[in-house]
Amino acid sequence: MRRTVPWLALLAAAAALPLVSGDPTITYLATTAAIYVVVGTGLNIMFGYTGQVSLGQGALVAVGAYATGILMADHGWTFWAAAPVAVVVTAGAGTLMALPAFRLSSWYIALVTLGAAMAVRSLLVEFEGLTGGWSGLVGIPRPSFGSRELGERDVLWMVLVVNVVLFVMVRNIVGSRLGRGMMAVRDAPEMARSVGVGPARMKLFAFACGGATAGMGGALLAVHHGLVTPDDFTLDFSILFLLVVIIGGAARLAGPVIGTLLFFALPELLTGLAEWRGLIYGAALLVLMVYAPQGIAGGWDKLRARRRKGRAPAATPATGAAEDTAEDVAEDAAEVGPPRGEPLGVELSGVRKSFGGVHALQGIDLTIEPGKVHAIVGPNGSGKTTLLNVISRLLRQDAGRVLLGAEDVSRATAERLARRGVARVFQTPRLLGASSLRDNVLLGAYARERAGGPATVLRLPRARRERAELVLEADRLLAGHGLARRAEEEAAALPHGEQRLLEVARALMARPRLLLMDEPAAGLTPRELEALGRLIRAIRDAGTTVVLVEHHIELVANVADVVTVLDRGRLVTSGAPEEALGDARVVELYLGAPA
Ligand SMILES: Nc1ncnc2c1ncn2[C@@H]1O[C@H](COP(=O)(O)OP(=O)(O)OP(=O)(O)O)[C@@H](O)[C@H]1O
Repeated sequence: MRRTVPWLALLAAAAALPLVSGDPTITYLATTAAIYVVVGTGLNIMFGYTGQVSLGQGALVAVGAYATGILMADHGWTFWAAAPVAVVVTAGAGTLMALPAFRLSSWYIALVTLGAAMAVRSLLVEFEGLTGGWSGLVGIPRPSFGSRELGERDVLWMVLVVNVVLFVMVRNIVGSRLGRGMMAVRDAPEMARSVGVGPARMKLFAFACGGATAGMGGALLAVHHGLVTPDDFTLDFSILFLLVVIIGGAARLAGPVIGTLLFFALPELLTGLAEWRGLIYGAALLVLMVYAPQGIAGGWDKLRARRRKGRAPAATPATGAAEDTAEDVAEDAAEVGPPRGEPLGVELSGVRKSFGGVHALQGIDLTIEPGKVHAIVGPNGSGKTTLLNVISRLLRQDAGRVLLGAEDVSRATAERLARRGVARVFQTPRLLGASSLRDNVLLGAYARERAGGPATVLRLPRARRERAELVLEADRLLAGHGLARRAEEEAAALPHGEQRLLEVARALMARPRLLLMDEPAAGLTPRELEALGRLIRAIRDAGTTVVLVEHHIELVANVADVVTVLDRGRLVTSGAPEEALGDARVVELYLGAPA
């Protein structure tokens, strides 16, 4: 909130200017700008937070504007009845646009949405009977209360109220489980699935939000202008919103406000510079992308973070931090709370997986007992990560069966497994780089958070209570890893070793019944390694099954109850650590054939 106060003050000042000036041109421009902020805010959810590029936002605004215009001008509906219908219709159109997003990467989606924008404009011209063709729809009345029609300033007030409501809702969304889920889809889709986020549902939700807000913007634009024509919705108009979000700061709440003020309102006011506008904005965009790719709000946040760091007392020496970690980890891990249920075992039979001609798994039969630390070792490329991916359902096996507890999960999704209590630590940390450490840990609780969509969006007491409890738990976990003081810092700023610990904290936040760890020891200092060993044992003692893929044999020998050795996709041996690691075939694998 502290971050958004200055921007809210700026917005209030911008809103107050037309309200005190009394100049109708300024009121008109301010209303248009405030409507653009509504549309930009929706696009920020889609693009900024969920990573779905849309060049078709202007077309969705057109759908909202025409729906409102047709219902009001041709059918005599009131604005209060027409606008909600326009919002629903446009949210539906936005959702349709999302369908290709399930299969395509973001830049292809940009092309699809661009195509949609062109198609909508043609349809507006073609369906002349409904839309008025090139002449458009005229005579759209202003909204009225009873017999009193709203004036220009009233419409501005109305748009500002819509903005404030939207701002609060979006703030609630992005600070919640939903927001973290969106950012996970944007930054690391596999990790998102492993914590229980369904990328397809999340993209659909984002497109529906973007559609609904564009529909609202369209409805407001229709009554603000009093007429709509195809020329209002050119491709430039669609691109404008993307630029507004990028320039203002994608994934920053204030981004669309700043972007609109700079990209739309300022040049409208400085009419003397009209001829130079293209040049000035092209150059500004280039400079911004080079020096502040996170946009103005993002650049400002970075600057403040740097200044705060400069002012902060000298950081505790690394050894001090490590001591915190080593001392606290085991104890705090126990404090995290018990797993969500009984520990889960896994049974694999005849599991095969190939990538083209590479046979990564060649018929694996393996039982992982519940409540044990089961290590999987083997040379590079022996299929360890593939095995973890098959167990966690990030990969589907070509043949064979996977049982989780008593349940056959051979066809289940990773999201479903996360809901059953399976958590995952990746070989290279997959984090929300631009989010705080605390938010990264909170993401781990995604599959066990209970507050539903409405409670979250409106931040009802139930959602607030749940959040407060989870924040306490996340902070305890961060403290357990010696990261408490950095809870609010960006995850991307952490050194590699601490990023790994952060991933472990995120996985523990799920209170997993089965924890899959892929080389958690890589890149850790000896002290961190010691702490990790203690932590793994504490996790097992708390009642979680741990599957540990690891090259660090000393760690494996220290913590594992069972060791399985793989080589070239086949199981070499499986048993107690001293037995398995002492097996002549395993010694040969690691040390080479005896001379
Ligand atoms: N997505 C993929 N596409 C093509 N080949 C793959 C893919 N994933 C894994 N492989 C191949 O499958 C084999 C097993 O890889 P995997 O990552 O499971 O081994 P690993 O034992 O985890 O290795 P490391 O210890 O180096 O992480 C390797 O030959 C690898 O190149």
